[in-house]
Amino acid sequence: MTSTPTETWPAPLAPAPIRATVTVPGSKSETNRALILAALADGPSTIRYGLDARDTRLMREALRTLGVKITESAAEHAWRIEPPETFTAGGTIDCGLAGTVMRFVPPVAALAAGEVAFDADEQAYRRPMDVLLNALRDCGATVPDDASTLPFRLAGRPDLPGGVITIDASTSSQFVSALLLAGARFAQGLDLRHDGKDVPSQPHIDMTVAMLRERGVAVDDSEPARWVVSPGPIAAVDVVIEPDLSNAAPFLAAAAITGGTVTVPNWPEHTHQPGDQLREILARFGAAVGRNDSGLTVIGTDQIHAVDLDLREASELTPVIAAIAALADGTSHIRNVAHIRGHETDRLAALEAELDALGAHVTQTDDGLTIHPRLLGGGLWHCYADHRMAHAGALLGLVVNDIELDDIACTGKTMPEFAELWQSMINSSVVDQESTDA
Ligand SMILES: O=C(O)C1=C[C@@H](OP(=O)(O)O)[C@@H](O)[C@H](O)C1
Ligand SMILES: C=C(OP(=O)(O)O)C(=O)O
Repeated sequence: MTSTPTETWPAPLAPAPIRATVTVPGSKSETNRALILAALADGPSTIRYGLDARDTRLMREALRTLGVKITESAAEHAWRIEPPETFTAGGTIDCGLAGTVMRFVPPVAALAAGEVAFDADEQAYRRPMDVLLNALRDCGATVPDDASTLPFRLAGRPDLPGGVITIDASTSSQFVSALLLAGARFAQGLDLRHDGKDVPSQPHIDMTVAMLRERGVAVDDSEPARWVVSPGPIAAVDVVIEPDLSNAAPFLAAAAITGGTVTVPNWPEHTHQPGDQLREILARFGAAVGRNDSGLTVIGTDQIHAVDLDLREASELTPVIAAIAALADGTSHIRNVAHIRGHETDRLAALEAELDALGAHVTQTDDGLTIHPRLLGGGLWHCYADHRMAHAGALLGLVVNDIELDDIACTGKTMPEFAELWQSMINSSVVDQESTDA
């Protein structure tokens, strides 16, 4: 179940400051939550402009394996989701490398009358799962004693008790989201407590709570590190998915590092996506950032400033942020992201290795990176099957000669059209430059 890297991809240089408008596809996090909630809902739901990428395809396949009917209309950009009476046991779910599939689907499978198997890309076998599997045992599912990572099997029951559960979610907020998403369907609901170091990615938990409330579920999150979900129905809804703001990062950063201008249309005024923090982060690097009815626009300046950033809430931005920092006017620090050692790859190790190989001097700290910029040169940029490592390599390739990526296809995890969008962004900058010169 592991994808094979394709031939290397020469990252295109920016022939001029990047000037483009780039429409990014739907949010992975919102799409996969909407799919899970539709599968658990009290009737048929519609999801519009959902992300069509590997992670969300795996989610749709997983739900189909559990008996959910999903009808896709590409022309209308709409998926209709019809939940089954009872979830189907007996199947095998492929999680790929998708955190949202490996964490959000098991609590749904725990409501099936029988056993469900979970497998994944081999690279996913090292992603943390133990916290969730223990929690599901505590909720009343049968999970073999030796199961602590992928692959595993669990046996559920439609009347899964749920109740008071304590977890340590410091290695991933997805454990909290996973349990909350299904909690209303547990017989006793869910009283989830976190006991441990801080939970990362709070905006993703806020997104989960907001999406539950939009569907009529009562969630009390008034106490720190505790979430109480009342048992009851999850209303079927018709929703439109926001653009993926984290996937906008490399495009907006392209403006910041080339002194250009990039606009991403449909940037929501209010959102729970952590990618919204790009507004503040890119401003800290020295870019001018503004949102209006046309979208979010970033205008680069002549100099990238060094930064000292706590990325705990938006840790999925780390690879692109680290790449920008490697071009800054001094030493930068990225803090509070120790848990990204358990993301698609060990992102701290990967960033240290790849940025060092281009000539930067990067050191890992306990919880982040220290990045000393140096004159960068070309070379082979390893992506480690990680879409965001690929975004970081492509970004540096705009301003550093001869960078090649070993696996551009891994961007298909959340944005199959990445290479095409990247090239059109560059092409539109050339056209713009020619019309300015004429
Ligand atoms: O719930 C979600 O949709 C996500 C939560 C975060 O996970 P972690 O808390 O493990 O960082 C984030 O990094 C991931 O890309 C998506
Ligand atoms: C951590 C990420 O993904 P996943 O949903 O697989 O955890 C990510 O997209 O940066």
